[in-house]
Amino acid sequence: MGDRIRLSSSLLLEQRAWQVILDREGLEWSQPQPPSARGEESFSVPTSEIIAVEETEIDEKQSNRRKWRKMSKRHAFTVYYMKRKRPHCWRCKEATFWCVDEQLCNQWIQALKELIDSQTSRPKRLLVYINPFSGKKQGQRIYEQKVAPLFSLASISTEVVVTEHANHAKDNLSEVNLANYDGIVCVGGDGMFSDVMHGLIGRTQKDSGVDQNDPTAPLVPCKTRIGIIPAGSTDCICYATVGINDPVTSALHIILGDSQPLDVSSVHRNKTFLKYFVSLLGYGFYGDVLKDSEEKRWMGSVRYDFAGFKTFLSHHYYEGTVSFLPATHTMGCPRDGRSCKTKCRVCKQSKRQLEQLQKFEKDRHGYDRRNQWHVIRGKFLAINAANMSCACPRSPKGLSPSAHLADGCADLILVHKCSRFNFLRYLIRHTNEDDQFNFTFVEVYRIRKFHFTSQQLEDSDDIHNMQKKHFGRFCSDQPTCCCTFSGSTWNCDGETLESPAIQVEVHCQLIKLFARGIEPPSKYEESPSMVQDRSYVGRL
Ligand SMILES: CCCCCCCCCCCCC/C=C/[C@@H](O)[C@H](COP(=O)(O)O)NC(=O)CCCCC
Ligand SMILES: Nc1ncnc2c1ncn2[C@@H]1O[C@H](COP(=O)(O)OP(=O)(O)O)[C@@H](O)[C@H]1O
Ligand SMILES: [Ca+2]
Repeated sequence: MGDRIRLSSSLLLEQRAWQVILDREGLEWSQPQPPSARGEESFSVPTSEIIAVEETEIDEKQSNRRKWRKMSKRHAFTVYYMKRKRPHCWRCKEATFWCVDEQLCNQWIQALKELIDSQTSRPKRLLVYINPFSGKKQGQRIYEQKVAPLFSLASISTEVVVTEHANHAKDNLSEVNLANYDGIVCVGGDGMFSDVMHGLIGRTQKDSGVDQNDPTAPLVPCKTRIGIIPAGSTDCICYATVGINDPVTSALHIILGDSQPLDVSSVHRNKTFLKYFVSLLGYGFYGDVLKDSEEKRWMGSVRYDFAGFKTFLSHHYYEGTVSFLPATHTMGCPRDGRSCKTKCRVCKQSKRQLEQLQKFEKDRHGYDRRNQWHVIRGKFLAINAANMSCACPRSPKGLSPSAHLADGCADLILVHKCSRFNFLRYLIRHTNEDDQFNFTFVEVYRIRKFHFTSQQLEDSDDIHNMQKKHFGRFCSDQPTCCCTFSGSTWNCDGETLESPAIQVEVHCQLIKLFARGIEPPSKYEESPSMVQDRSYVGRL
């Protein structure tokens, strides 16, 4: 459709005549002479929200309707578009327009197809990984019944891999030709996302000759976007980047070609790469809950409630040293109440500022060397590093409600040893609106890097160093050696990670998701009388 072309026709929709207009901005239809009792009715769908157009077959029942009786032949086309049903929850709606002129009908279909094709950020070919054992084991059914029909409607071709074991997606991604796909979709929970993300980041670094074991190596951002169809137990990554864990909504974000950059943090132990995470890295409470819940997988998502209760009663605390590099490049802070929203300005400015500071100092470590490390020794019930809010159905605001998706920072939350009662008060604040950082035993910092060493390792290092000095090499020389520490486990995006010492660094906007972050409430503020049929009002 050329820039000049603008279609404007009188077409029938639900047996009423409408003036329908199509231009680069989108599609609108309004009543030429609005019935006074109803008030003016007009509807508008922006181009970016049109999903598909199809020629519509007219069945006998429809053709016998009174309005059509006089006409010799009828033609129709159906436009599919995204509609906001309630906050963050999207649905695919359709409107079928009728006309008598076949040529006019074809002209409309052609123009709409061209308009949809002009949306270059939309994927055409997707590689889909389904974990059949995620959550309530409904991944395959959810994909086949709710997602695949939408992909097919949007003319997206797919290659589907149903995983057969843990790390299947990760291993597979190390050999597939990524150039064949416009995106990767994972159907499952946070653990499944983690598998896909490790496969994609690992592959990108390998192709670029970057050694992931080198904690100082600058990582290469991944070009391929990842889509998440939530079918897991917590679905935190989906919830915190879309605002809801709903498979249809996520499928529509993928179809419409949304793009949300995301920070990824790397976890190393000395010169050994351990894992990446995008949501929570938690030691103490959340690590122990995860470890205990893994033995209860058969229970489904209720395993987290049982393990949570048990871990709460055990009230273990862990001694160690946390050191961190505060983030100085961002204007945000963990308690400013400025939560991350679609097209977040804090994220944009933070990325720009970080790049400038790193350029000024020649490399990112030069910039980091200018800043002062903070050291805190203590007894902790929980050490949580939140790369994003970590909102999920259990905790709708998340563990750090003002954390940002793409600002190059994580929020480091230190929960010091306190009474069971106080810890319960703290946990309850994960589920309500109250400030969860307003406790004397909780500290929170916005950081770029942090290190943790458990007390046991520090003690044993002292002994080993002494022994080494006198007797030679010991196993503490091996970065992955854990000996028999009675420390906690790390909960790393829902995957367990055992390491008594780690070094963490946030990598600003390393990956991209088919998402757009949390849409502000204004998107849904429509008068209730018009909500039932109106998709998007504003241009009329
Ligand atoms: C008495 C009130 C207790 C309130 C507890 C509130 C729990 C808030 C949970 C927030 C967790 C957010 C971090 C996300 C972790 C997920 O990655 C992980 C794995 O998810 P999945 O692969 O989909 O299974 N989930 C957990 O670790 C569950 C933690 C639940 C703790 C009770
Ligand atoms: N076919 C499979 N069999 C067993 N484990 C698998 C399979 N496919 C993926 N996994 C692993 O299952 C783990 C949990 O998956 P996830 O989708 O997060 O489910 P849940 O949300 O229920 O924890 C992930 O670590 C993933 O690697
Ligand atoms: Ca962040």
